Amino acid sequence: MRVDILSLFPEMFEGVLGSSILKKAADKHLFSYNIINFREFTKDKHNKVDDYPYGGGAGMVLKPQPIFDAIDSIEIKENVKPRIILLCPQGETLTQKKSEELAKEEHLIFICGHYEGYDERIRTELVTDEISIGDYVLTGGELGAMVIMDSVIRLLPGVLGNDHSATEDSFSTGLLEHPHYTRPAEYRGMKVPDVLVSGNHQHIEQWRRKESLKRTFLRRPDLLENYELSEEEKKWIEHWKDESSS
Ligand SMILES: C[S@@+](CC[C@H](N)C(=O)[O-])C[C@H]1O[C@@H](n2cnc3c(N)ncnc32)[C@H](O)[C@@H]1O
Repeated sequence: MRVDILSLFPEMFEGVLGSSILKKAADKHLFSYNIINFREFTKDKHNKVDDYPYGGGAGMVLKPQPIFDAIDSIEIKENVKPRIILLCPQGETLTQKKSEELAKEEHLIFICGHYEGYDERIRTELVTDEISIGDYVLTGGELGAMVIMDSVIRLLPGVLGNDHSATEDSFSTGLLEHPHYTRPAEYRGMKVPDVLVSGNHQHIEQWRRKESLKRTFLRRPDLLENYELSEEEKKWIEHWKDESSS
């Protein structure tokens, strides 16, 4: 996968892309990235990327020209149609499903906004996706681009290695993941559930499935609306409902 990022603050990406799994993935050429400071595409002597909003009002608006020209400068492989993603609190909220969809693409381009927002023509003419990372307002799109990149790149083949399967993570299965424990088997009087040290893999699997469902029922019941429950799972849920109402 190739990723281009349009940002006025390229240095913000150094820590995230230069550390841990994303750095290893880039070093192994599992993806490549290029950060474009779209201020370099301004045409006036003050290198202005923003201007006052027509009609008046507070805040400055990002001008279309530097962003359109920066996008035009990106080399695009034949037969590849990049996804051009505008970071925007008004966009669709990022989900694991969206990250899985983007992980199948060959080329992603992120546009990171600042100030009051963008000239509307950027939104209507240039982008294929508008994504928000949650119902709150940030000062700029960089953190959002990093969040999306992290969630997408960890899904690329070879990035997480064999000892971790992203398909078992929360949301990928439609549920939250079950609890985890590691050594020691007892810590400050708190014991690891017996089943996990029993060596019985069938029982462990069933315990994990049940805990995953219970955790989802208690913390994120909204996820169960789109989840097909087996008859056994329906009974468990009824039992937890009775438990919580008594
Ligand atoms: C201060 S915000 C502009 C908010 C805009 N005036 C509005 O009310 O929708 C500046 C930039 O930060 C980024 N941003 C802010 N909140 C975001 C969010 N929740 N998700 C993704 N990007 C966000 C966007 O790139 C946005 O253009």
